[in-house]
Amino acid sequence: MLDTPFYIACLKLRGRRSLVVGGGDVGLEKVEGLLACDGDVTVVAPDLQPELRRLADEGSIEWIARKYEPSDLEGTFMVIAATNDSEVNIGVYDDAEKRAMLVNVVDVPPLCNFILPAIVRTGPLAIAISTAGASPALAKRMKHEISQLFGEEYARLAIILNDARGWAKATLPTYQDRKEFFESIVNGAPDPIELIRAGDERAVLDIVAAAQRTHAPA
Ligand SMILES: C[C@@]1(CC(=O)O)C2=NC(=C\c3[nH]c(c(CCC(=O)O)c3CC(=O)O)Cc3[nH]c(c(CC(=O)O)c3CCC(=O)O)/C=C3\N/C(=C\2)[C@@H](CCC(=O)O)[C@]3(C)CC(=O)O)/[C@H]1CCC(=O)O
Ligand SMILES: NC(=O)c1ccc[n+]([C@@H]2O[C@H](COP(=O)([O-])OP(=O)(O)OC[C@H]3O[C@@H](n4cnc5c(N)ncnc54)[C@H](O)[C@@H]3O)[C@@H](O)[C@H]2O)c1
Repeated sequence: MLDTPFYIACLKLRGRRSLVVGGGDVGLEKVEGLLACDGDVTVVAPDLQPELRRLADEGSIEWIARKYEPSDLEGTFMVIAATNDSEVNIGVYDDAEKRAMLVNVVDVPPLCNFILPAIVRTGPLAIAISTAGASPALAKRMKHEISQLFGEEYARLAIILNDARGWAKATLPTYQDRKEFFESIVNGAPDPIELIRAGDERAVLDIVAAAQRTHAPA
């Protein structure tokens, strides 16, 4: 797969149906990842492991209690296959490809039109690490190292800057003006990340207010 240049995107799952085929531990792991992004999750499997059964009982997921059928893909945005039956996994991949749908068969790269990266998530920040399948173990190690580098302070700064986006769009007339405004804060001195790390978020808000005064049209 090293010759495959993957296009990295951030998918919006809320309000969209995602299907997981297979109700074992691997299915659970995939369901948890989809629920964390507010997906509408359906699992099709004759049986569910206990935690999946609990999620179905409490209504967090829909359970179709039988073997997979191609019609399960109707109205579905994405399918992840996690069964212990290769024939079934191949069938899911073929059916999904016919529909030009997103499909991932767990740990079977030739049966994926998207693969899952390791993710460092803090508030609105998500850093994805992919090795194009070369080494998931290495992606996992990098995830731990990157999480040490980019912690809570970056998430806080992202939220503070997001709060200023409405003002910038309403007040600063051009893309260039808005770019200069945001970059003056992000890359300015004093360093807003250092200030948040030192517990002085107030100073960052002051920097934003000062930049608003400097950049606003006369
Ligand atoms: C990142 C992560 C995300 C996730 O799964 O959500 C993920 N695998 C994770 C863990 C992991 N997977 C494996 C190990 C054992 C050590 C090792 O093999 O390195 C570990 C480590 C562990 O379990 O601790 C085995 C494995 N995985 C694949 C194969 C097939 C092959 O090599 O042919 C085999 C061999 C199976 C065998 O030997 O039988 C294939 C894929 N696994 C991918 C993703 C995609 C490529 C990601 C990339 O671009 O690097 C891809 C291509 C398709 C896909 O599944 O999407 C998640 C990290 C969780 C975290 O974040 O902590
Ligand atoms: N458990 C792990 O840590 C692990 C790690 C890497 C790879 N795998 C592989 O991933 C696969 C899934 O692992 P698991 O531990 O979740 O397996 P599992 O055996 O616990 O679960 C498999 C699930 O697939 C369902 N299934 C079988 N045929 C089906 C069909 N026709 N339609 C719908 N559902 C069907 C079963 O009912 C069951 O719920 C296995 O092939 C396993 O070898 C597992």
